[in-house]
Amino acid sequence: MSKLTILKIGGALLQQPEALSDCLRYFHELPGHKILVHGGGRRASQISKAMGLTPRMHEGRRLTDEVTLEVVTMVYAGLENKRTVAQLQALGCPAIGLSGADANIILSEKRRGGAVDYGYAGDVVSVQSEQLQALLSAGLVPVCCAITHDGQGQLLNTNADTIAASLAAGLAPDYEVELQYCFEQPGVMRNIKDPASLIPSLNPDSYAYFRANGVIVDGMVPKLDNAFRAVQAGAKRAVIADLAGLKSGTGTEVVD
Ligand SMILES: Nc1ncnc2c1ncn2[C@@H]1O[C@H](COP(=O)(O)OP(=O)(O)O)[C@@H](O)[C@H]1O
Ligand SMILES: CC(=O)N[C@@H](CCC(=O)OP(=O)(O)O)C(=O)O
Repeated sequence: MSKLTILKIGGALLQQPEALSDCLRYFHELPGHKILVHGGGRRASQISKAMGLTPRMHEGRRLTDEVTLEVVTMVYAGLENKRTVAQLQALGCPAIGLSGADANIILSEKRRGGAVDYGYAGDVVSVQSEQLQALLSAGLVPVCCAITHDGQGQLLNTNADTIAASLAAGLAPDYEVELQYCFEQPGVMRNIKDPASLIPSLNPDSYAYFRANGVIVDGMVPKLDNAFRAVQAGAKRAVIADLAGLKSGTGTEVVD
C-alpha cells in the first residue's frame, strides 16, 4: 500500500505568512502521496466582524446563517484556497484546489443540532475516494477547503478537522494514511499556558478523563473526536502538533 499523508493546517497559522510558508515548504517536501486540508476560521471571523456581523460558535462549530455561508465560501473556497494553491505552485508543487463540490469529492448533510440551530453547517456523509485516487495517481496534490455540498446544489460549511478525518477514513482502505493536524501549539497540553505540559499520547479513556476535567475544551474537542474517528476507521497514525513537532516527531499522538 502506498503512503498518504493528510496534513490539516488551521488557526493562527494561516494568518502568519512566515509560519504558513514554512508549513507549506514542509508539506511540499513530504515524500509520497499527500493532501492538504486548510481551515481559515479566524480569517472568516475577522472578515465577518469587518462586515458588521457577529461570529457565533458552538462547541467549535460555526453557526452558519445565509450571509455567513456567503462569507465563509468566499474566504475558504476563494481567498485561502487559491492563495495556498498559488504558494504551493511557487514551490513547484502541482497543487489543485478543491471544495467538496468539485468532482463531488465530499458530500455532506445539514447538521442536525437538536436545540442548537447550526444553519448551513454540514456533516460529512461520504467521500468519493475514486476521484481523489485519480488525482493522486495523476501526480496532483489536492488542496481541500472547508466547503462541501449536499448534492442538491446547497453549499455547506464543514469543520476543516472533520474534512481531514473524513478523507483519512475514506482513503484508509487504499493507502497507508497518516493524519497530521498542524496548529500553533505543541500539541494537547494539561495547561494550555505551559508547553512543557504536553500530553504525548491520548487514548479514548485518557481523552474522556481530560475532557471531564475541563483540560480539553473548545476547538480541541472536534479535533480530537475527529482524530479518534480516523484511527478507528483504519488510519495508521494521527498526530496533533506544531510544525516543529511534526518535523521532530513529537506532539500528541492519538491511539485507539
Ligand atoms: N488542552 C488543550 N491543549 C491545547 N489546546 C487546547 C486545549 N484545550 C483547548 N485548546 C484550544 O484548542 C484550540 C485548537 O482548536 P482550533 O482553534 O479549532 O484549532 P484550528 O484552528 O487549528 O482548527 C487551541 O488553539 C486551544 O485554544
Ligand atoms: C462548521 C464550521 O465550524 N466550519 C469551520 C470551517 C473552518 C475551519 O474549520 O477553520 P479552522 O480549522 O481554521 O478552525 C468554521 O467556519 O470555522
